[in-house]
Amino acid sequence: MRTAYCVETVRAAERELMARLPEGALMQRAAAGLAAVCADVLGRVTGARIVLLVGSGDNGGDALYAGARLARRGAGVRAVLLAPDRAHSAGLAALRAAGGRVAEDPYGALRAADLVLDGITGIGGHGGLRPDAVELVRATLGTDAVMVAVDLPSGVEADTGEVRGEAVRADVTVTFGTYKPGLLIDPARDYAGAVRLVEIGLELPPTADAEALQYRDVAGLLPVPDAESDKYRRGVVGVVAGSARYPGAAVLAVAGALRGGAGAVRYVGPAADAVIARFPETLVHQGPPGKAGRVQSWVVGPGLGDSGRDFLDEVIAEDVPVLVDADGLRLLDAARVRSRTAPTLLTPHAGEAAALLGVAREQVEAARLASVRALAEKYGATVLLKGSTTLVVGPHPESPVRVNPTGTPWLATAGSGDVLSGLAGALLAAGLEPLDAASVAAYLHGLAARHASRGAPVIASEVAAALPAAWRDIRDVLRD
Ligand SMILES: NC(=O)C1=CN([C@@H]2O[C@H](COP(=O)(O)OP(=O)(O)OC[C@H]3O[C@@H](n4cnc5c(N)ncnc54)[C@H](O)[C@@H]3O)[C@@H](O)[C@H]2O)[C@@H](O)CC1
Ligand SMILES: [K+]
Repeated sequence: MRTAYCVETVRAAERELMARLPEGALMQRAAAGLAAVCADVLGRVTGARIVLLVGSGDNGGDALYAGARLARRGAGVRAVLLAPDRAHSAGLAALRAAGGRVAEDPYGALRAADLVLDGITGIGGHGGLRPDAVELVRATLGTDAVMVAVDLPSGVEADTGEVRGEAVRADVTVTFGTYKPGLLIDPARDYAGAVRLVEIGLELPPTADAEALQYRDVAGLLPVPDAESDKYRRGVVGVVAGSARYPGAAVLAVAGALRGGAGAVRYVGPAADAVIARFPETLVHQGPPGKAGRVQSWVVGPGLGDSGRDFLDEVIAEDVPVLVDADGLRLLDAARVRSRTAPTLLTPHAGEAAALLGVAREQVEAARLASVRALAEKYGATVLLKGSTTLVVGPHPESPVRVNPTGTPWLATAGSGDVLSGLAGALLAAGLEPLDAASVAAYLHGLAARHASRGAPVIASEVAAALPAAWRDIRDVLRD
């Protein structure tokens, strides 16, 4: 599991560690790791032209000490001090002692730089870059310089991934002690480039603020049948989806559920002919969901249209996990969801989330973490917010946010959400907790899309068809 912690927790762990170490030792660890990554990026340090953008806090201190290390190895290092009277004085002295200098012509130095170290702000920064910093950062655009952010790209919000105003666009971010949520969550994640973690010995609490499943975690969560399994042990999924207008949504949701390892899929709705034609293994039912036979989870909503309200109400009243997507979300009553005893999983994209929260879509996209938490609280449900980084949170305020690392922009295609809902429904039916079912589904879905796409456009039915390949990929790690 890749874990990220909020600033408050990082600061507490730093204080605790600093109390046990000689003064400045922690910053030296950070600077040593930072300098090593810079050397790696540069290939050859001797003769390299390095510019440090130095803010008024310890983030600038890290940059100065790393600059000193690189200067000792033969790099030409120039520091641009954003607030000369408040720059880290010991760091500046170290830089000077190593042969580095304060830049007399900052813009000239930036134009000639091979590498720029962004030490303007780290976890102490708020509210985007200030105008003087914006101007400097802009001067690096259009040059060949590699931008390496210290701890975080300056200007992004560490705890939320929001970007209020301008921020540094880094090629590499060297972060200390732990990832910060903003390095996993868009839009900030997109500013960070490749992230390198430098261990500095922080002791952090067992529960992270944000986490991203890795191959091995997903492998451990995937339900795999054993010799005793029957269809009910594997999980039977009920799918209420599709309409005369959107029969394809039903087909795709069923495809996701079947490829998600369901023991059986029951389909209820007006698109039974289309579903059977594509997947003869589906158990179709004409009547209401309550009469469809035993299921261990329901998926309701994809392509349902407005006429599905009765079916939705019936499903919501069932005492099994229910996933609500697409049209189902529009028809959903928050109080009824809150009163359910079995888990509910909602899977909106940003537009649907915005409608449920009564805000503009842009607001959801700019504040994805706050939005997904607000929805989870409003509905007392687990919520998966689809998008550039898919986020999942449980209904409890202290639930960590799961960030899906496998997404690809090729997934932004009609019907891919229907596949995801069927897939997550199958994992719910197999007995996974909603947070796991949703985050494993997002992981597999992203991986399947990458398999199917390989850099070219992909359609939703191909994503479903590529799920077994993604599944095999993940199970392969258990053989290592
Ligand atoms: N505390 C520690 O033990 C360690 C801290 N480390 C470094 O220290 C950083 C945190 O240092 P600080 O707490 O001093 O905070 P920062 O250096 O991140 O930023 C705080 C300073 O930036 C200014 N500032 C805030 N927002 C700004 C904005 N939008 N534009 C321009 N200036 C702005 C503030 O006035 C303040 O002076 C970490 O990110 C990390 O880089 C590392 O050296 C590891 C050890
Ligand atoms: K920074």
